[in-house]
Formats: sequence, C-alpha cells, structure tokens
Amino acid sequence: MSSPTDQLKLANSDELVSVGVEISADGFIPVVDVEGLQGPRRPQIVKQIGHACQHYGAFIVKNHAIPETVFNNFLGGATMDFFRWPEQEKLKFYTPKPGKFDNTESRKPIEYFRAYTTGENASLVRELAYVSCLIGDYANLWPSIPPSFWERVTDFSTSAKRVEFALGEAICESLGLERDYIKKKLLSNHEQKVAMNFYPARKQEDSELTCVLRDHTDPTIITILSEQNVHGLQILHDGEWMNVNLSPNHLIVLTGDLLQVLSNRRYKSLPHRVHVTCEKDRLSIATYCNPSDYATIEPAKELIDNDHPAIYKKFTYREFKDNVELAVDDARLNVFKITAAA
Ligand SMILES: O=C(O)CCC(=O)C(=O)O
Ligand SMILES: [Fe+2]
Repeated sequence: MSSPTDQLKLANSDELVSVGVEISADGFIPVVDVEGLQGPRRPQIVKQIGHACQHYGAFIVKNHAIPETVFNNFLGGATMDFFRWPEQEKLKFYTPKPGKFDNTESRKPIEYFRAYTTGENASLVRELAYVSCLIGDYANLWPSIPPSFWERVTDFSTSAKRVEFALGEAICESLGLERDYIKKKLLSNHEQKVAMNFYPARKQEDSELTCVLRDHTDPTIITILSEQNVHGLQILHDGEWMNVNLSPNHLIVLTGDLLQVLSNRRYKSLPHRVHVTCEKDRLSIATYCNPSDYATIEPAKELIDNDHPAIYKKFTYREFKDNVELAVDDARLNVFKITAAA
C-alpha cells in the first residue's frame, strides 16, 4: 500500500508530466531543458520552472549555455588549483566570517574559511572560498593570485551571471511579475560571488557517511550549484532527505530565503545539506544570487491581496545579513515576519 508521502509524490509527478517536464533518473526532481528559453518554447519552460520552484524548491538545469571549457576550467581547474595552493598562500585570504559585510579596505578578492567537526578529535570537513567576480580588479593588490586563476574565475562568473539573470527573469515571469523585477529591484550594482567548496575524503575509521554541511537554507534569492564526480548533496523533499545525483555539466537551482520573501512564500526556500562517504574528495561550486547591499526586500505588491496578505515586512539586505546565522529551515526570516500574518 502506498503511503501518503508516496501518493503526494505521485500527484506531483503527474502534474509535472502535465507541464511537460522531465523527471530526474532518481525520480523526484524536475529537469528543465532551458535551451529554448529565448524562443517559442519560453512559456512552457517558464511554467516548468514555476512548478518546480513551488513544489520542489529546486530544479536541475540542462543545456544551460555555460561553455563546457569555461565550466571545467573553473570547477576542475581553478577550484582544484586553489585548494592545492600552499597553506600560507590560502591563509592570506582567511576570513573568519565569509560573506559578512566588511569595510571596503579590508575586503579580500577571495574569502577563505575552514570548517571542522566539533568535539575532541576535531577534523577538517570543508574548505570554502568565496571569490569575487571583480577579482581581476584586485590583480595589482594581490600579485600572489596567478593570472590564470582569475581569468578562469572571471570567465565562469560572467557566464554564470548570464544564466542567473535568465533564470531570474523566468522565475519572475512564473510569478506573474515583470521579467526584470529581480534585476531592477535587487541586483543593480551587486557584486557577484562564486563559492568553491572542497570536502576532503574522510578517514576510514569514520562512519561511512558523514554530514559535512548541516541542514540549512541559503540566504540568497537563488543558488546555482554543481559538483564534480562525487555526489553528496541532499535536499529535503516531502519530509525525506533525498540524494541529488547531478550529471556532469548539469546545474541544480535551489530557491533561497529571499525568493521566499519576494514571492510572499509562494516559493519556499529549500533545506539541503551535504553528506560524504570516506572514499573520495568532493568539489562543488555555487553561484549565490545575492542582492546589492542596500537593496530593500519585501513581498512583491502584485502577489499581495486579501487572500494573500503580506507575510514579511520590508527590510534591507544589510539588515537581513546582520541576522543571518546558518539555521535549519527559514527561521532567520522570523524577525521580519508581520505578526498578524499566517
Ligand atoms: O556542496 C554542495 O553541494 C552544497 C553547498 C551549499 O549548500 C552551499 O554552499 O550553500
Ligand atoms: Fe547551501
């Protein structure tokens, strides 16, 4: 007998088929082919993206138009090179709270951080580096960065930004908003950052599967992720943690907290985490779509009516960042909730 969860999954799958979306081989996550996004297939693709954001909080993107060489030069190339840099070079970029606001003088083109397990025998579980898309502008200030590194980062972040804008427009359209709503309201002058993650293989004596990045939602509008060779990302779907097995060159888009706000909770931010086995190192890259520092965030007026009162008040991105602590689900948004709302 199928459980209520199974029935819900089936209902969602049926609906997916009706919007013409393909489902991943493991059967639970929509795969959207965005090749025709600028052509006559656009309305259908927009519908698929909207459906995925509303019911799954995620979708896999294929045919995303980031050239394969640009993609590989960054993911397998620059990213791997960086984590292999000598210790003292990486430590020059050490930032205890990456992604936090800093005064501009102390700003680094790369913010490097390490996470350890807690407890007595703390061991390294993740190395993380945020790289600014303006990295080329820092060339004179940071001569220790090899030019080939920042060239590869710049090429990738330029292409990734195009994808991010195109998906952002499609998401706005799927909500019935102006196509450029996110771009105009939130992204003018924003400094795009890409993140590189390195999860070292675990020691044999560790348990088979280790949680190396705990449950969280992203404090972004959307996050675009990809991984190299080794899987490990899990997303929460219908109350169950599901493994995401991304194919090479595919991207996965996750809805973030700020999309939850601007859509007035029509699209909710998606809890996810990373588990790895002890066998192999894992690399992943992420493009975080973050607003400009002083952008104001609020539910779009078009999505508010008597049946859907505003759930959040207006706040600046800076205020939001001051409240960000990695939290399970969207708890960090509670301070911005309008108390009378559901
Ligand atoms: O490494 C991954 O696959 C996920 C990383 C992640 O969740 C993040 O950077 O916020
Ligand atoms: Fe995340």
